[in-house]
Amino acid sequence: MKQMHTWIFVPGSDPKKLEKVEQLLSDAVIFDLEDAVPAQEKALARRLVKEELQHVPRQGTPARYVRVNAVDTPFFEQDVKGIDGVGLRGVVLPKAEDVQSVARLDALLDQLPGTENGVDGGQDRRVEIVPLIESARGLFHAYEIARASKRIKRLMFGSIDFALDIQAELTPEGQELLYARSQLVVVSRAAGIGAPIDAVFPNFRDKDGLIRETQRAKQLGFQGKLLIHPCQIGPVREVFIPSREEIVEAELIVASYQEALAAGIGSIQVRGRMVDAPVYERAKRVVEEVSHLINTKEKSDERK
Ligand SMILES: CC(C)(COP(=O)(O)OP(=O)(O)OC[C@H]1O[C@@H](n2cnc3c(N)ncnc32)[C@H](O)[C@@H]1OP(=O)(O)O)[C@@H](O)C(=O)NCCC(=O)NCCSC(=O)C[C@@](O)(CC(=O)O)C(=O)O
Ligand SMILES: [Mg+2]
Repeated sequence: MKQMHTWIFVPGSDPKKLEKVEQLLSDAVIFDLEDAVPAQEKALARRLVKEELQHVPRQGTPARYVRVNAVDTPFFEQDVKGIDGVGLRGVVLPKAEDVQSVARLDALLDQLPGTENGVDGGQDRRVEIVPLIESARGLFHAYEIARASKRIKRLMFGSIDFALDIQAELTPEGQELLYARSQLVVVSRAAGIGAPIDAVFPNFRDKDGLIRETQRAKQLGFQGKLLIHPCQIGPVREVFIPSREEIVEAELIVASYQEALAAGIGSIQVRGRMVDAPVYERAKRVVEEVSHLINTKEKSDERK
């Protein structure tokens, strides 16, 4: 499955920000109908977002997701019914706390006429559900949630609501969130879905802080990060894509280990470090990700 590193929220009621979506260099945009939109603007946001979803996005532009309001709000059902469109890749489900809320969304998506086989050319052409885990109850049920629908390919973490719910104090080091973050990574792997997407970093002018938090998320096993401002896309992408040194090292490990395997040897050393099956697997993933990035870039260049 393609790794998606950068996911930027765009408030659904803000035409000026919506206009910029085509130019954003993120892997995904999330049109927000939830917390970035006040109650009196919900209907406007629904209409503007629906317009955005009427066309399949051009190759090389971000995949389109919509964050609807939570299942227990008066907006939920109308939000979901209002977002049919061939440009829709997936729906972010906020305050996901149990299997039933996923089932309700799943059932509504089954009935959406415009999305039954549209879905912007993604590999699995079903509209994806991305549960946003942002409460103690959500974290407690995260494994069942992750397995609640075939539409689920990854989870997301909402740290601000989560901290509010567990009454934690958010700090730059983030130790108060370490358990939740690690739990989401483990649960995702146990459920057989992709790695999760880490929470937003609200202080968008603090580039160094963003990079530090992104590095920690990557080290824990996250595949990407939620963003709120375009200036966060570049630094987060840089952290997640393999560096030149990592690529060179990975290619060397893959080549050396394949040679060793052909000679019937299962454990070797490369530049003084042991390389065995899991080390080889990890290096292979780096090489695969790089070749995927090159292919995607070539395809999008061909279309220009
Ligand atoms: C913070 C600010 C108002 C600043 O805007 P400002 O316009 O003042 O900033 P400027 O620096 O002047 O922008 C320079 C130029 O970029 C344009 N521009 C800026 N942002 C853009 C953007 N996002 N998309 C496209 N374009 C953009 C702008 O239009 C301008 O264009 P131009 O004038 O032409 O130069 C803005 O970024 C913003 O609204 N962000 C998204 C907020 C949002 O969605 N929150 C909800 C998701 S979090 C949450 O819910 C918590 C959570 O739930 C999380 C979880 O769920 O995990 C939890 O619990 O933790
Ligand atoms: Mg939230």
